[in-house]
Amino acid sequence: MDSRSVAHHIEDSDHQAMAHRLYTLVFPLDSDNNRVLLGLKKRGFGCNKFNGFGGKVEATETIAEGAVRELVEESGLVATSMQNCGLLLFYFENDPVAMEVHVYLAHTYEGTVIESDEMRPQWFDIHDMPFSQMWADDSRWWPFVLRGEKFVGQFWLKADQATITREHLYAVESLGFV
Ligand SMILES: Nc1[nH]c(=O)nc2c1ncn2[C@H]1C[C@H](O)[C@@H](COP(=O)(O)OP(=O)(O)OP(=O)(O)O)O1
Repeated sequence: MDSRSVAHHIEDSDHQAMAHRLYTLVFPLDSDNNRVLLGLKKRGFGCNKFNGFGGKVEATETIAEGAVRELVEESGLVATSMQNCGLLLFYFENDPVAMEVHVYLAHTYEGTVIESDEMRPQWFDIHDMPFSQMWADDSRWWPFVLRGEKFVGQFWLKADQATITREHLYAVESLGFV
């Protein structure tokens, strides 16, 4: 078990017994203009979907460090303040490894937005998200972001990566789990 995982604080024993792979997902916000930066994924997992910026957390870094690293690699932006706003757990049919995704909002950042090999960045109105081109769960939990609520979501997905068969989504006071 990865000692950085926090999933055991919310999972039942069956799900705790699964291996968990840690990921980050960062959404840079432009609050003055009610915009969020998304990227169109150009390759690999989630190809052709818009999403925030993120990826696997490496063994040598903290989750927050991984979030900053993936953001700069994929968008060119260096986050100068980030807030952990959500925890997402994905259980795919026929996959013994759970995805544990730590979601962050980047309120301030430096640098210039650039297209990377992996992502084509584009700004969107926070109230007009391209949900039809995003992961199916995003439209469920994005309203928590708009309300300024921290959230925990567990989603069970079919192998088609599109069909949600079960979900458990709720607001939490803190993601500290101490
Ligand atoms: N159902 C889902 N809803 C969502 O909003 N984001 C999801 C999601 N499932 C996965 N993600 C995010 C988490 C993470 O930011 C990204 C997947 O990470 P990647 O596979 O791109 O990782 P890496 O960039 O480390 O991969 P490689 O560069 O191929 O090693 O997709």
